[in-house]
Amino acid sequence: MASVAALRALRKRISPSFTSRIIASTSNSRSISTLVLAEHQGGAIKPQSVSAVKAAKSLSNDNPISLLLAGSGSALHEAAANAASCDPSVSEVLVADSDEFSHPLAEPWAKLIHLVQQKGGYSHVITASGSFGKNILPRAAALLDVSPITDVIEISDPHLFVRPIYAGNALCTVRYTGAGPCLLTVRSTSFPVPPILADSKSNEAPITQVDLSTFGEDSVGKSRYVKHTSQDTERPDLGNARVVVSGGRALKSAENFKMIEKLAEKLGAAVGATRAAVDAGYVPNDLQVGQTGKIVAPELYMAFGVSGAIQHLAGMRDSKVIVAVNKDAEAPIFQVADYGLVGDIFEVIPELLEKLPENK
Ligand SMILES: Cc1cc2nc3c(=O)[nH]c(=O)nc-3n(C[C@H](O)[C@H](O)[C@H](O)COP(=O)(O)OP(=O)(O)OC[C@H]3O[C@@H](n4cnc5c(N)ncnc54)[C@H](O)[C@@H]3O)c2cc1C
Repeated sequence: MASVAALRALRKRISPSFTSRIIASTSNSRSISTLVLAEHQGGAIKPQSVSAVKAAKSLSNDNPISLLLAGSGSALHEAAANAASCDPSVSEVLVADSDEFSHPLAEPWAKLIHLVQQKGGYSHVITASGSFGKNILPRAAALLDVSPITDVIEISDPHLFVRPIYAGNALCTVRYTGAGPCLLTVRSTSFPVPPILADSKSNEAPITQVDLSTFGEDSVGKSRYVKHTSQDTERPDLGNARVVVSGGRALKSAENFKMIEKLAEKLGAAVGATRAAVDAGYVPNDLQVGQTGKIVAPELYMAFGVSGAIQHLAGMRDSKVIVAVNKDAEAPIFQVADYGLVGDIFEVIPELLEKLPENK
């Protein structure tokens, strides 16, 4: 069984020959200033937005970073206070308080980025590469008439970025040659940050209200907020969990998938799934890991009855330790697994549930 280290070494060997370079004569001497579009929930900035700040820091040593938060009500202002001390390199927090931003509809948010970028003249606009950022940033890029660069995993210089292509099998180095601001979505797994300490009060950045007097009322466009449904769960967020327990088609039913959920509960882990499991209706699609799902890189990724299709690996191959259980010794998941067990999940999972202590 190939170890994950061997696979990563292989990827490193393969990547340079696949690396495509789009080079043009652009000077890097333009002054750098960055606007980070932040997500917030429950009065706090989300960890993936702190990762976006970390990415912004790697653009240049001399880079004023403005964090933009939008929403309405007291939770927004709590989040702004939290954001002001999330990282000493944040120089200001901009707050856009309006009912227009009560829900993450892409049109008004894209328009907000356009407005704030035009006022502040930022050279870069960064947000985390999740469904929120990927929905909004390309529209903001269209309004600004620039081309966004998505899924950045490495920043070599202010205009040179690395991003995965072909489901993570090759890395593409992109030089940004546009005249306007450079808009990036960054993978938070590539810019990890320690958890924010609740009492961290060091270096509080000033908080400024965004002037929305010129914002207009026609910003909602063609989409309309209908409702928000989410799993009512105490489990950690899949994108940021330390441990992820994933199940595949082999679980056979939503009822059986509860074994995965029980195991996750015992381990204090998030639940993940393959697209096959999602398509079969065992779990909702926000649990899908992979190329068209979430990208995760936890300390421990446990895959039960997952074949290891390339599109699934694209979402979890950077996990620190990968454990796989599959009854087929030839399953591709074993090529990336650090620990593999050839066995039947309907025997292995109940045994694990029995032997693991509660609430580990
Ligand atoms: C454009 C595109 C995007 C895609 N994006 C994603 C994505 O984001 N995420 C994703 O996951 N997939 C994605 N897919 C689908 C992907 O190609 C695979 O079809 C999918 O990952 C397979 O899921 P699976 O491993 O659960 O199922 P299968 O491939 O059917 O594998 C099931 C595995 O379970 C094992 N097994 C069966 N019974 C048992 C048992 N009792 N005990 C132990 N092992 C058992 C089998 O040996 C097998 O290896 C995408 C495909 C396309 C074309």
